[in-house]
Amino acid sequence: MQFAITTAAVSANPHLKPLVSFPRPSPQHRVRVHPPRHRPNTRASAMASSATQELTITRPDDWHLHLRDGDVMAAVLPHSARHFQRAIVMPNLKPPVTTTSRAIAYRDEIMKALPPGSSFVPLMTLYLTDSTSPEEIKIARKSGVVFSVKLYPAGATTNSQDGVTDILGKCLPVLEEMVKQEMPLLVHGEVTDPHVDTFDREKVFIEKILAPLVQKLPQLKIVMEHITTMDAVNFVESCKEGHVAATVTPQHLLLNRNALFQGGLQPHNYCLPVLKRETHRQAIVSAVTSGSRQYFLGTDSAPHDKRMKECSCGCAGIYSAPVALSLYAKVFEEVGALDKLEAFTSFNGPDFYGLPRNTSKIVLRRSPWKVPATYAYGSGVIVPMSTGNTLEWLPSDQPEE
Ligand SMILES: NC(=O)N[C@@H](CC(=O)O)C(=O)O
Ligand SMILES: [Zn+2]
Ligand SMILES: [Zn+2]
Repeated sequence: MQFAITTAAVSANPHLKPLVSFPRPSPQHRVRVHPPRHRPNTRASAMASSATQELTITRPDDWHLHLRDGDVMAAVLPHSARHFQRAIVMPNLKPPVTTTSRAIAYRDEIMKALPPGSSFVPLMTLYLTDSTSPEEIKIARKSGVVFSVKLYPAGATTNSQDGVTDILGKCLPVLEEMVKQEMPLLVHGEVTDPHVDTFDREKVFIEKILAPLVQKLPQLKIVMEHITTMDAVNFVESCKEGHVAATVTPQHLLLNRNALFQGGLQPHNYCLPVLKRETHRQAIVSAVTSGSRQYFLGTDSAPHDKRMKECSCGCAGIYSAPVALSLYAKVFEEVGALDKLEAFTSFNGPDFYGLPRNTSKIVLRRSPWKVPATYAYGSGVIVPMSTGNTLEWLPSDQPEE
């Protein structure tokens, strides 16, 4: 990763259409680009934020993405394809992507919806059910387009009603085949027992399901998706690197559960697993910015129509694709760990999946931009994370070799 203080004009990203323009800071400032960790308000970092800077990193991948289908996909796909080279595409469509042939058909739809010239590669995922067969795992591996299998405990989250009711009781033969095929299991790690407090569901899942699963099949590669607790951090770190890893979303790094209730109910901060208390957020930030290879970028960007978020029984999911890279950079900068950003965004994921790292680069410029209030699609609009806020880091939309 390289940092450069540039005197070049900062170009606005035409696709993001910032609504306001900002004065360009003087290039004369010599700044420290690595402020000391955990001291974000030092004079050095204050100076750093007043100077134009560029951050060049290997092009990132998104290891947890919801693209949906139809009109929504057409609208959101360009936002991911602009910044990310590859993405693990989640299979919780209606109906879910339970077979390789459905995954291939869905992949074809995605490829058709890509902007001309885009080199974005969707990595497909199978939706695990109680009746998925080991044979299906062999077919998936042979296809060359399926890279993982997703465990949704039935009823845990959006479109999970066809998910698994008893992973250890019903899916062992499939999981054993996944070990043979080196196919990772991606986990929405929450129990669904209505008697378990919503805020404890990840912790209880780890104790009741994940720990026994790892003990039973230590060779199975597992990604705990969108971790939200210090319990998950402790669990991941108690497991072997290369066998158990976790994705982390921008919202779980930046927000605690107060954000759900600030000044009134905030449906656009509602996702699953639900935001947790501040101590958990801090544990996740420390883990991710420590340089550990067990964590990588997974936005869990999950678009829902504004009307489905702002209603009496709102959907879970935060749409972060257009803002995610700016937000991750903000988190790493705030703890003085920008030098660890690239491994999180671009190395740890492909290394875990056994895929090559990307070779092209992306540039993040310190160039404040205003997040649009909404993004339009076919018949409605989607409200993005950080709607209307000004973000500091602007990613370039073209790969640079
Ligand atoms: N994270 C969410 O709150 N929602 C996701 C599903 C998921 O990833 O659990 C969605 O598909 O909307
Ligand atoms: Zn989930
Ligand atoms: Zn998700």
